[in-house]
Amino acid sequence: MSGADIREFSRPMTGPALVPLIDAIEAGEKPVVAAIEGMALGGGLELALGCHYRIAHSKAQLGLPEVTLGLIPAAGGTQRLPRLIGFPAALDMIITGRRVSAGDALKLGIVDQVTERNAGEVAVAFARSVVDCPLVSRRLSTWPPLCPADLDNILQMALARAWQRGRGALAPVACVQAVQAARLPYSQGMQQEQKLMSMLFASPQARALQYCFFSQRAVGKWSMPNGACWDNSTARPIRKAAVIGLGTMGRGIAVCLVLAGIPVIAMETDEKQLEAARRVVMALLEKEVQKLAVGLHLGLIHFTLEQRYLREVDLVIEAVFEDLALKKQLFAELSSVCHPDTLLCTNTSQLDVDQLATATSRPDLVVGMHFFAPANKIKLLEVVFTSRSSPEAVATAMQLGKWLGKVSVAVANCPGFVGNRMLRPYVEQAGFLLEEGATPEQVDSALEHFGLAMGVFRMSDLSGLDVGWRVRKAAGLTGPGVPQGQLLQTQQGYRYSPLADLICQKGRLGQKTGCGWYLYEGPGGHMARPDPWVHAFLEEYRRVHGLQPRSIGQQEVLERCLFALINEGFRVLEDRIVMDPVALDVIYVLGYGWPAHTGGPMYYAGEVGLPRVLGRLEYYQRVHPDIPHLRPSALLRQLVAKGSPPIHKWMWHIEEGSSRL
Ligand SMILES: CCCCCCCCCCCCC[C@H](O)CC(=O)SCCNC(=O)CCNC(=O)[C@H](O)C(C)(C)COP(=O)(O)OP(=O)(O)OC[C@H]1O[C@@H](n2cnc3c(N)ncnc32)[C@H](O)[C@@H]1OP(=O)(O)O
Repeated sequence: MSGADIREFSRPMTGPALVPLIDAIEAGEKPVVAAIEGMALGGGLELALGCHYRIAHSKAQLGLPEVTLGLIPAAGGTQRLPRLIGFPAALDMIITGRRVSAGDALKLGIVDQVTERNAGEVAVAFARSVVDCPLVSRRLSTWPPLCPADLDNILQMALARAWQRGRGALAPVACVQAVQAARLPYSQGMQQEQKLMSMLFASPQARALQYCFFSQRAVGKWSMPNGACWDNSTARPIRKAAVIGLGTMGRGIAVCLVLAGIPVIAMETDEKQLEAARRVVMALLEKEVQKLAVGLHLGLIHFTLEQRYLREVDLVIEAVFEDLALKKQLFAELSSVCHPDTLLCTNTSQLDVDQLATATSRPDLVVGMHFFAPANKIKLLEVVFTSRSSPEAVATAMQLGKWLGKVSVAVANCPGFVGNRMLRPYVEQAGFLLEEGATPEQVDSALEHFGLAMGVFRMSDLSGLDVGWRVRKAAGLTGPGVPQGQLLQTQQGYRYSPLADLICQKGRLGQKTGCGWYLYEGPGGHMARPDPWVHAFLEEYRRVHGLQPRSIGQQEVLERCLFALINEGFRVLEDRIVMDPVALDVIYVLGYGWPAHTGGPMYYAGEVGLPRVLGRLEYYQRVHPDIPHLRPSALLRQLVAKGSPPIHKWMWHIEEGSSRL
């Protein structure tokens, strides 16, 4: 039971109400034993908590994930669970929405028995054995709350955690408030649970989170402009894979594959690098084995310097240095080394996948598999198809992503694909805001207050400032021989801020060098502190360029950065890089820390109102005519002209033939 039917939340509910049903089961005189196989989630677990006993199959999973939908468990879950397992454990499960295994549920006291056999049969036998036992002590709602002496403190800490984790989300806080009410007699606690649920149920945040739930499933139903889609394309089995290049990304990808039970050839060209990678990968895997308490076959991974092992793999993921010539050479070599049917995938984050495909003997079997760092943690995978990728290759990469526990989004090849393409105007605006008078911490604080996991400058410091520097050099925007502009810098006819290049030239590459836009404890440090050097540097820069600093409010930071990103999202749609705006929202929520309770950038634009987004972009474009990314996209204009239709109708308004594919 995966709980209430989420689709029913946006239409009139039918059938018996769950709360009286569960109360009636619990109050009954006949013992009721819940047999749990597969999932008992949300209302499913709440129903089980209303039963007198619970037997779970060893592979079952239990949880109250309502918080991820912007809700609280509202069929007694917030009242029965703390009575059963105590406040701290119940708070943890309800605020995080995490699932627990049957084994952990037994340890926590949620279930009475775990079985390897058919849970239904075991439950029937169990019911027979308890048929004469009194039920009075089995009704959780009648149990007095297990209030430890330091309960106030526990609740306060949970509230603080809910605020911090939620980044503006209401549901985690409401979860704590509902659990807090379990101190009261059951009927009063239930009143509080219902009150909080009613408040959340109709909230925009719950709607946005439920949109995210369905979007993350909808992107699995991918399609390509040539008509190939999830429904008519068959994925190949991947019996063995190879990862080439064991830097940070390659190591993370290798860990993902092993955790999914896929044998891996992990290849490097340098002995020292290979040994360093072996140490890190094995340590990561051993940590996972301990955490998951599962038997993982660590022999699934074979580290090597020799290409001959690549003959036996079904798929290669290349994760070498971001250099087009190097990657092309590698792809040409792979064509002759690997079996002719082997899929060749690249983890490039911005190089042209079509160009890589032409370097091989099998362009139809080349796709991008763009993982996000840390690859073993971030749930997003961009699967990049070229004009020549076969449906089978796309289906295989999409299926592999799912097998690795990722949400895979199929996107067409274009510079930066989707995520990094939309990021560029966002980062660019942040740089202009510094020129105009803001500090990195002012910009970041506005963005983090909005709910982003990390502001733009903290994020850049984490990724390494040299990454973007290399891209800008390759694009001819900076570097030796590129003419420097005057006053405000201009490159290729448009406004260009060289601030990030200047910072890099000083050797400030972010966390890894101990300083970037912020100052850290030392190289590799994580604690960002505002840096007086950066402030002085910005002041001097403005002075030299004759820029009068002005005070920049939170609203301007958000509108300039977020609306520029959204505007590029509309251009991505116009170019039909993806089939649907939900793909952009999934990419941003899962890959870039965009707050899920706003639905994602495109959904958020709809909530703010497309006329407002358009109006503000027009305003900023008038003020900054030299910034093309502030020029509203044709699609945005068209949608507003058509009366701002809902997001699922946006694609209807794209003119045929606008695709660049
Ligand atoms: C103003 C008036 C106020 C009135 C107040 C109203 C009070 C109402 C009282 C209600 C009582 C509350 C009851 C309870 O507390 C609330 C809930 O239970 S909320 C639901 C909680 N459950 C979940 O969040 C589970 C969600 N599902 C999952 O996590 C996963 O789907 C899964 C179950 C782990 C399975 O995962 P997979 O095997 O990977 O499969 P998919 O995820 O791809 O799913 C397959 C398919 O099923 C659809 N689906 C799954 N769960 C639900 C669901 N709960 N409701 C609807 N649909 C569901 C999913 O979308 C997929 O569909 P497809 O994409 O294939 O069409």
